[in-house]
Formats: sequence, structure tokens, C-alpha cells
Amino acid sequence: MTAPGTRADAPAGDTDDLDVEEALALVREGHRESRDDGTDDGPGQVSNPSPRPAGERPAERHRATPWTRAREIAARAARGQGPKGAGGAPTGARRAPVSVPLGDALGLVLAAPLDALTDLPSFDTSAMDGWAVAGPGPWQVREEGVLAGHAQPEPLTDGEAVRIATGARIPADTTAVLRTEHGRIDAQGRLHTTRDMLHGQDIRPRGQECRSGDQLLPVGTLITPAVLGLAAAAGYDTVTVVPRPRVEVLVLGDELLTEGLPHDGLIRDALGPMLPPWLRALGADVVAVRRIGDDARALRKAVTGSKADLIVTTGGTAAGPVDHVHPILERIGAELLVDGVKVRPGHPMLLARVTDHQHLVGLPGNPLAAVSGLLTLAEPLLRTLAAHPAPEPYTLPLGEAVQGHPYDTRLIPVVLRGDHATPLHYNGPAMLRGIAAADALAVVPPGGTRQGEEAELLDLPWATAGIGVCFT
Ligand SMILES: Nc1nc2c(c(=O)[nH]1)N[C@H]1C(S)=C(S)[C@@H](COP(=O)(O)OP(=O)(O)OC[C@H]3O[C@@H](n4cnc5c(N)ncnc54)[C@H](O)[C@@H]3O)O[C@H]1N2
Ligand code: MOO
Repeated sequence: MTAPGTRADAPAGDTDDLDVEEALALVREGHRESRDDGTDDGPGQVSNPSPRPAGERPAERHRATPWTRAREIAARAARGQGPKGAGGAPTGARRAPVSVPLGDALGLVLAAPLDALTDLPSFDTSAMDGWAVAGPGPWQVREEGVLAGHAQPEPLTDGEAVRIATGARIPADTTAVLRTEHGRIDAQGRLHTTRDMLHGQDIRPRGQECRSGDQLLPVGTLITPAVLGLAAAAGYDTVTVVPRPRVEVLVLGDELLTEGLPHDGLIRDALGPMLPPWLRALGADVVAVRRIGDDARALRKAVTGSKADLIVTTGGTAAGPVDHVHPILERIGAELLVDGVKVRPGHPMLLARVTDHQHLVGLPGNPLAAVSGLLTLAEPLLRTLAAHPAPEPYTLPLGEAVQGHPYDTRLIPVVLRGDHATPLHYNGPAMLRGIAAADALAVVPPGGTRQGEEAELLDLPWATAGIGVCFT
């Protein structure tokens, strides 16, 4: 599938998914008309339906879904007509809420409001290290001080003070707390203030932050480290959440090796190691990774036997002799929601509804094409299943011009530097060299993006939150 029209001096991978006719179409300026299927997939599309890219069946171009539409379909696919869940949306294919310990809740979404189980603070407490004092000074200082976590101290009498630590309980009848740095003890052992004092200063009264029963956070809140802290402070050991969607990965292809160097036409499986952590970063619980080879029967068994909410297959989406994904989906009566997307790389990607509670995303085998499918179809679907909010779209100017595909959106790995995004080379469908160095993918509409022109960006989960963090 490497394009015969690729120039030897072109940046590696930049045009290798284009054939001669497509490459010619790229240089035909001024052919920006309405597109072949009349749908709108962003600005500047070139729409002369002919020439048809080689390697596509005639019907394929009709079936293929525009990129933005495909993402919408994937986001909605998991939503049904069921009862309302977190965020007020119908729960659809989403599983019932579960209660999880705080330690397991990071990155999940609240399925029940977080109501305070106690007043906060739950007792009048000192905001500073110093003395609790009663009435105007000078004060006689009690011998024994009060520390945080200690039992309720004896009440103070007028003219009396007691050493107190930040967070300790305030004795009854205290009128203020005097900070250590604002007090002076005289030769007779009496405490004097060096500043004017206000009644009640540096005392945090019980219930200052909330009263028991107050709603601290609504349903649909993403559980961040700060939410975990608040939940613990408010008395929670467990929280009620939307469970992580369970995902099973089926790696297809007889040519794949799991170790060692490529040899004799066999290659290393790049997707088996890449997809599970990526899916986890998207909020999934990866329950299994199975290697199916090019065995149609094994694929059918794996799909029909899976209990996962989402099955992700790799490879076998095209029309080759051992591309079994379409035939198996047809045989088991799955409904194809997206059958090809107008995006490069990755256009043979697909989304099917296997049952009301189970979907399948078919990722193309070429590794960068698989990334494209992951972000186009799996990410929006998982986001809906996990009740995560959609990321706010954002754009940056491109540091270099990027050629557009004549009809399709392109996704190009970029690094983010200062206030612009610089496209990376080695972005061909079979290459991971560009994406491995990238911070984001730039969305390049048909017709291309000029240098300095704003492009929409899809962040890579680790670029903003780090590896292993999955609350984006
Ligand atoms: N007649 C047509 N042929 C092809 C078309 C087409 O439209 N018509 N599309 C091409 C495009 S674009 C892509 S992308 C691929 C998609 O193919 P499949 O999803 O069927 O994937 P495979 O054929 O199984 O593999 C393609 C390629 O990727 C390599 N591969 C597969 N799995 C892995 C893996 N886990 N790790 C690394 N590399 C993998 C595989 O060896 C092939 O080289 O179809 C084109 N053909
Ligand atoms: O160009 Mo395919 O879509 O390699 O991904």
C-alpha cells in the first residue's frame, strides 16, 4: 500500500498513504467544492469524487463516515434509552454503579453525590500554634498544653491561657487564639499580646466548611486526587462510582512475534504492548489481551464468549483473504455503526454493536492507523461508558504546513512547543516513530493546514497527566 507517487525527498511517511491520483489531487489548487456525500466534515474539503483512491471498493467511499461524525456516533453508541445515570445522561450500555474503596477510585466518576457525613471541621479547632486565651490579657498560662488529637481540654476561665497546637480542640470559653509569634511571656510567667486582638481570631468554628448532609460534589464529578482528599476528610471510606468499562483486546495476525527480532517475514506485535496501557489511560479496565492469529473460528469464539463492555480487535479490518472481522461480525448479527471513516491513517476502522451492552471497535493493523482508530472510536465510546466529560476542544497554530488528504481528515503527530504545534515526520500508517515522540495529534482537514493556521489538537493522555494516570 505504499504510494507509488511518494517522493524520495518527502518527509518519511508524510505521503505514503496516498496513491498517484490522490497526490495529484493534492496539488490541484482551487478544487474546493462541496463533497461527494454532501456531509460536512470541517472546513476546506476538496470534493471532486474522482479519482477514487486505489485499493478501495467503490461502495466503500459511500459507507465511510466523516471523522467528526464517527466520533459523535462512537460517543453516543454506548448511550441508550435507559434510566438516567451520572451526569444526567441515560446509562445505556453503562454498567450499574459500584462502591469502591477510596484507593481504587482515582479517575472514576461519582455515581452518587458526595454529601458530607460530618460537619467540617467537626469541632472548634485552632488555626494556629500559640495560646488559647479567655478574655483580655495578660493571661496566666496553664501548665499543660493541648495537642491535636487529644481529648476535650478543660474550659478556660477569664484571664487564663493554654498552649495550643494547630488542629487541637479549642477549650470551652476560649475567646481567641494568640499566635506564638504574637505573644510574650514576662518574668512572672504571664502572657502578653504584642498585637491588637480580635474576638474569635484564629479559631476555625465547627461546620465552617460544611454541615453534615451538605452536598460537597454532584453526581458526574471526576474523581481527582483532590476529590479523594475531600471524600476522606468528609468521612468516606468508599465512594459510589460508575465502574471502569471492561475492555478485551484481541490481537489478530499470524505474522506477529511476541519477542525477539523480526525475521522471515514475521514482525513484532507492536499493538499488544501499546494498547492495554493506552486503554487504561483512557479509563478502561483491560480484562484480557488474547492473540487470535488469523483464525476466523477462534475470533468468532473470542467475540461471542467475551463478557467485556468493549472488544477491541487489531488487524483484519480490510478486505484481504484473512481479514475476518467483517465476515464474523456479519455472521453473529452485529450491527455496524461505523464501517470505515474518512480519516488517514486508519480509514478501515469500524464500530459495531454486538449486543445492547457490548460494542466492538475494529482497529486497523497498521500501528499508527490503530492509534487513529483508538482516538476516533474507542476514546469517545469509553468516555461515554465511564461517564467522563468530553475534553474541551482546543487549537494551536501549526509550526509547519501539513498537506491535506483530498477527501479525508488527517491525524498528524505533533509536539507542543510554546504557543504552536510542530508536525512530526515518520507519520506513515505503519510507523510509530512520530507518535512515540508526540504530545498530541493535530487534526488536518481535507485541503490541508497552512503554516500558522490553527489546528484542532487531540491530547495524548500521558502528555498532560503522566503515565498511569487515568483521570483525563
Ligand atoms: N484492498 C485493500 N487493502 C487495504 C486497504 C483497503 O482499503 N483496501 N486498506 C489498507 C489500509 S489503509 C490499512 S490501515 C490496512 C488495514 O488492514 P487490516 O486492518 O486488515 O490489518 P492487517 O492486514 O491485518 O495488517 C495491516 C498491516 O499491519 C501490520 N500489523 C497488524 N497487526 C499488527 C500488530 N499487532 N503490530 C504491528 N503490526 C501489525 C500487518 O503485518 C500489516 O503489515 O489495510 C490496507 N489494505
Ligand atoms: O492508511 Mo491505513 O488507513 O494505513 O491506516
